[in-house]
Amino acid sequence: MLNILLCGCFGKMGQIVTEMLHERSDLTLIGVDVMPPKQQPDFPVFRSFDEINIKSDVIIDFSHHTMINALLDYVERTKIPAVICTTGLDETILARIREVSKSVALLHSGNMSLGINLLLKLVQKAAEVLSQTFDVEIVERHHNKKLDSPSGTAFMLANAINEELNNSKTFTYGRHGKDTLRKKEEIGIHAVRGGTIVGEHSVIFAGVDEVIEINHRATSRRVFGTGAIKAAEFLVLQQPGLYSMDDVLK
Ligand SMILES: NC(=O)C1=CN([C@@H]2O[C@H](COP(=O)(O)OP(=O)(O)OC[C@H]3O[C@@H](n4cnc5c(N)ncnc54)[C@H](OP(=O)(O)O)[C@@H]3O)[C@@H](O)[C@H]2O)C=CC1
Ligand SMILES: O=C(O)C1=N[C@H](C(=O)O)C[C@H](O)C1
Repeated sequence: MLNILLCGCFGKMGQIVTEMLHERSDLTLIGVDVMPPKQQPDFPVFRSFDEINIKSDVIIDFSHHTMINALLDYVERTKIPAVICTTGLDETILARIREVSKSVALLHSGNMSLGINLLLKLVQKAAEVLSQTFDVEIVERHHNKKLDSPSGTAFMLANAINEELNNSKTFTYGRHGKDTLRKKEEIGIHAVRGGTIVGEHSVIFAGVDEVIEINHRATSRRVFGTGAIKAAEFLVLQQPGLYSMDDVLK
């Protein structure tokens, strides 16, 4: 039996993960969220990490970038492993995640789906073969309630391609103007926001007279929930360190 602390339990992803945890008799749940509940939940919920008085085995976080420092304080204090799915994290927080992972098992991924984690490998292969002559552009589409842009997944894809190309690329976010000629070393990253789109990512390799486009479309938030729960079950068995979804899915 694993007791999971769900951070951001009343958010869109928090509600999905709650539903999924309720479907499992071997997993129990406590929650933490700044949002007051609309109705009394059937699991214990705390308004801050300082108030938590029940021990959990592992944390799943789908919250907000401003929550992550408090989460890491709690993790450092309790040594409870954490799966951090929140996106929009700046370099300072990412550096702190790396530091804290020296003493406790952490996993941070901007996308918990199996498909995107395969896509990361496919775009690296495409970049290796095509980079000299093809321009790379990434387009991501999400619902109109998403706070951060570009998406965490778009950054992961751009970083994976750049890593394959010895970090020779710079990122250009959107484009407008009258004399803005595209530079060879750019990776263009474009964010579309509208309606209830769950999450779509296209990586475009555009060459002379031919285009390769690799797409991923999430049609339900449950793919992220499934990945997060799988990651939590994996992480609880690991030594301190920083893990990725690739480690989980191996
Ligand atoms: N890695 C992955 O696969 C995925 C990652 N995500 C990421 O997870 C995060 C949550 O997504 P989603 O559930 O859609 O978002 P929501 O806004 O629906 O939920 C976020 C929850 O966190 C709470 N929260 C805690 N602290 C804060 C704060 N300081 N400011 C704002 N909210 C706070 C919110 O409360 P309140 O509303 O009261 O502010 C809300 O209950 C995002 O960063 C998103 O990009 C989402 C899907 C998949
Ligand atoms: O906020 C979302 O909804 C999502 N966020 C993640 C991201 O920023 O990449 C993953 C997914 O696409 C949904």
